Amino acid sequence: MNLPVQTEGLTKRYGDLTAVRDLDLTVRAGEVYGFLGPNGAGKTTTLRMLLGLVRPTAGTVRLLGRPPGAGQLAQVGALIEGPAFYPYLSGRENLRVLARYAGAPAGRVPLVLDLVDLADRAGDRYAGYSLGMKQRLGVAAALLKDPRLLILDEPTNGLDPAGTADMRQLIRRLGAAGCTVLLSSHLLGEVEQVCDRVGVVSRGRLIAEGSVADLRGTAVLRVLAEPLDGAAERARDLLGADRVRVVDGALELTVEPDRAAWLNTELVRAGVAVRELRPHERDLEQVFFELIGKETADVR
Ligand SMILES: Nc1ncnc2c1ncn2[C@@H]1O[C@H](COP(=O)(O)OP(=O)(O)OP(=O)(O)O)[C@@H](O)[C@H]1O
Repeated sequence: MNLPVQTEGLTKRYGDLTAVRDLDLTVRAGEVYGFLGPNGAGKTTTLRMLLGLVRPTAGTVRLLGRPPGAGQLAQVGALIEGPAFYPYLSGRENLRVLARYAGAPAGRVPLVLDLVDLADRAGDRYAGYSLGMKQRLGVAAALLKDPRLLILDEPTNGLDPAGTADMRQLIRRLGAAGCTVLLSSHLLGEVEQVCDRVGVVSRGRLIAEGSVADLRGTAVLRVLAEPLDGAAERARDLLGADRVRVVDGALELTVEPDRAAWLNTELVRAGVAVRELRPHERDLEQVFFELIGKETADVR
């Protein structure tokens, strides 16, 4: 099977600065992949190399199984930096112009307008669109060629909360429809909510990769119970001492959440009153900070 994106040892140097270092990136068919990192981490440079807009200093790129030549790029839709549209043409007219340039059938225009939820406003001038609508029209333009891979560079950058929510919804819809999406972001919440897998990049290096759950690490169950000592003792018997911690008057148990019912029954059997038992997820933001180090404190 041809992977939509596969890079090996991808590197870009600008003089003394290494913007991207020895990057091995893999995006699988049908997934929404979040390329997450703070400002300046090398995300845009990487996406530009994928699209053949920047020449790598070293390493290789394969798009849909081949080096990024014209044939491959025809199957890739991209939104990198602000899209360029004619302000006095409507959204629909702009897309018609672009479809002609791209050799896409005019019949795609209403389809993509529908996909990005702009059908109602398609006749309005582009100049009057909100920033969120402009970004969604940019995604519509990237979808004109019915691409096998969609690359979006910080698609919610600068959007207000409503615009951000619309864009997230759109990306989720595209993912659910089986579109492969590679999305860069410096926002944890964004990748957490829309991505199947995440690659964390810091100072040009891929420092972690996996599902959001993988990155968070093992699940923890937080239990409020009385007496706490008795509960802790029974939990140690059941799970082993290294999986049981007492934190702020509660038990924190390193155990998969689907064993919660079993654990509850066992604690009650041992004469413990269980008041609350719920999964306690590690805060991804904390994980992210641990990964990238404190010096990149501009990440939110
Ligand atoms: N054409 C260039 N010439 C010199 N340095 C560059 C060039 N393009 C990018 N850089 C530098 O490479 C590093 C990575 O930049 P890049 O834009 O890829 O990061 P990013 O993760 O996309 O961040 P941002 O979200 O701020 O765009 C930065 O230090 C940037 O200043």
